[in-house]
Amino acid sequence: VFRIEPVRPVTELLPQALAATPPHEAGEFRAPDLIEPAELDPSIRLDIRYATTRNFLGTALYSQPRAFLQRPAAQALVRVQRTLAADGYGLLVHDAYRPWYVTKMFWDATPQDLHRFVADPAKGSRHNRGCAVDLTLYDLKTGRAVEMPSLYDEMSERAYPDYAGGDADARARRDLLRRRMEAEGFRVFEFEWWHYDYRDWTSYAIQNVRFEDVGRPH
Ligand SMILES: C[C@@H](N)C(=O)N[C@H](C)C(=O)O
Ligand SMILES: [Zn+2]
Repeated sequence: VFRIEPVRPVTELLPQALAATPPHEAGEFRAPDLIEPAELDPSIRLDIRYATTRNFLGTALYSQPRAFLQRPAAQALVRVQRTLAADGYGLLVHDAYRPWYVTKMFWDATPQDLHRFVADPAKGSRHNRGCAVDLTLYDLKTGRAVEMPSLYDEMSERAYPDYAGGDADARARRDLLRRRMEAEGFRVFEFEWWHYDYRDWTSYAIQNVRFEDVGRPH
């Protein structure tokens, strides 16, 4: 697990992030329709790191290990899962919809020279819109997560999707994941091989609801 030393303690940052307000966005947005891709296809597996201490801040931030995406993105992910089965792999999801206050916490906790690995809360993350997913592959035969060129959330050049060093097999798996995701309308983030944005992300507004309140009127 990759860890950073938070700039300020998470216990200090969390109440501030919860009290803060997401940026105002003008314009028309589609109504949110967050659903769980793993409910559509239970062979999509979850390892929701931010619901555990096995993440870059070493603190659990979600109360539930769940992954939500806007419906068209969730349906596209199911199509990726079906294609990957022929390659001998399945999808292992680390994160999807993320409430805005968590993005603010990530930004405030991360040193400035590593800010390219976390979204600026002033703009919001595509995770906040329910249109980004962090994921890797698992081997269908062993059920185990595969080796990739870097750890999840590793803040180093090994995380870049075009990183040319390290093990050739790991790079081949990273590139296979990218081809299969791109074929269904996802685009990889320039600094993180595991982060994909769905093409419709501009149609959805930033959300700040916690997992337990997803789908409830607010
Ligand atoms: C924090 C990391 N998993 C991530 O998702 N980074 C991107 C840039 C984001 O915060 O949207
Ligand atoms: Zn991400």
